[in-house]
Amino acid sequence: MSNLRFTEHALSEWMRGSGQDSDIVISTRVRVARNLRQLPFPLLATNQQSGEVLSILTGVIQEGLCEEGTPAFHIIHLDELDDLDKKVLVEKHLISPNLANESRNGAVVLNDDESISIMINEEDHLRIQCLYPGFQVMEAWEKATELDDAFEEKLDYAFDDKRGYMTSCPTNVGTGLRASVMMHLPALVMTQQINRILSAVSQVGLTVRGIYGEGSEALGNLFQISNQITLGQTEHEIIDNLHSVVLQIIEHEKNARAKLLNDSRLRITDRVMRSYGILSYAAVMESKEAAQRLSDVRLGVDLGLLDGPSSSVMNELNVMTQPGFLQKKFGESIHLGDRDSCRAKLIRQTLSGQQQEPC
Ligand SMILES: Nc1ncnc2c1ncn2[C@@H]1O[C@H](COP(=O)(O)OP(=O)(O)OP(=O)(O)O)[C@@H](O)[C@H]1O
Repeated sequence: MSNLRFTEHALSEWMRGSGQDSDIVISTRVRVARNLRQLPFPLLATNQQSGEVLSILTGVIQEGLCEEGTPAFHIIHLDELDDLDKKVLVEKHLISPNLANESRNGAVVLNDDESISIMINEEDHLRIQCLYPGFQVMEAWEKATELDDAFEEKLDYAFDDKRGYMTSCPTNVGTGLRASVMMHLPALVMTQQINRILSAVSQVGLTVRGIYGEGSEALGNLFQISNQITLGQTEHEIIDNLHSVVLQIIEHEKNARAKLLNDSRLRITDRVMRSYGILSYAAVMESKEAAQRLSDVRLGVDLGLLDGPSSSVMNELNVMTQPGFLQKKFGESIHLGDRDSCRAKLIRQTLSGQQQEPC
């Protein structure tokens, strides 16, 4: 087992549960996709070419991106990591499964607090991601733009006057920008309004994904909402559109929470308390059940029905209860049957503030 510091703890700074509307918007992410003009996209590049991309981009980072205010970056080469560390980085949302499993000469560059994650040789040569707690689309976008500008000063990006930034997948051509929020929407799910809201969202150029991005499930009432379109709109328009739609969804969720409290206070309190009790005492816990019960408890705390764990602890538990992190914590050899009991134990210990012991 390696001792990569970024995989030793489950909680990144940006998961601390602060920031605007952090009871509903867990986190915000902005990423830009860029490519170097003179080299083929990663999928078409030879080993030598993707090696060249890696050395150009890490060279720029090592020289210092800009004179002042450059955060200290840690360059991590994917081929130096074991599979478990890669899995944990995916579970912490710091790299994509694609970079973990399929990249050649792939690397990830992280700053100390893990709010900046730059992927090299993923689907594109360069993917700059900024992750912030709560609802901070503007702030995350400004940071991503600052880094993008600093790279662009030193690199010749593949850019077409008519189409904008050229990317490996046509869905990213243009701005190469994806801005997203991870939203906790339990009241819209319980009041059965979620499908109507999500289908309205998809009609205004946004897309809804699960907790681990494209192709993943929306576990624990967590929905990732991001812009679908990158071409034909300016960055400002994309950010403004996401911002205003998310404000409306926040309002709908708040109204649904107020309605639940008003119409079914006892039922909802019972549900929250039961979930808290089960999480506190269960001996076996599957990941789906953990996600759902953690969602109930998070809602209970937000509604003032329970004086329970902080959202920072809830966010930590969301990562801690993933398979990779469990293996990291309790040893790679724990097999499937033991995993559910280790998960239950880890939740029990965390909720009661006990020291975490071996499984
Ligand atoms: N707001 C967010 N908060 C935390 N993590 C996020 C957020 N948005 C996306 N992620 C994480 O980023 C990773 C990539 O997500 P996704 O596949 O949607 O991104 P993408 O960069 O648009 O990829 P692609 O261009 O390949 O579709 C996933 O692990 C996802 O959970």
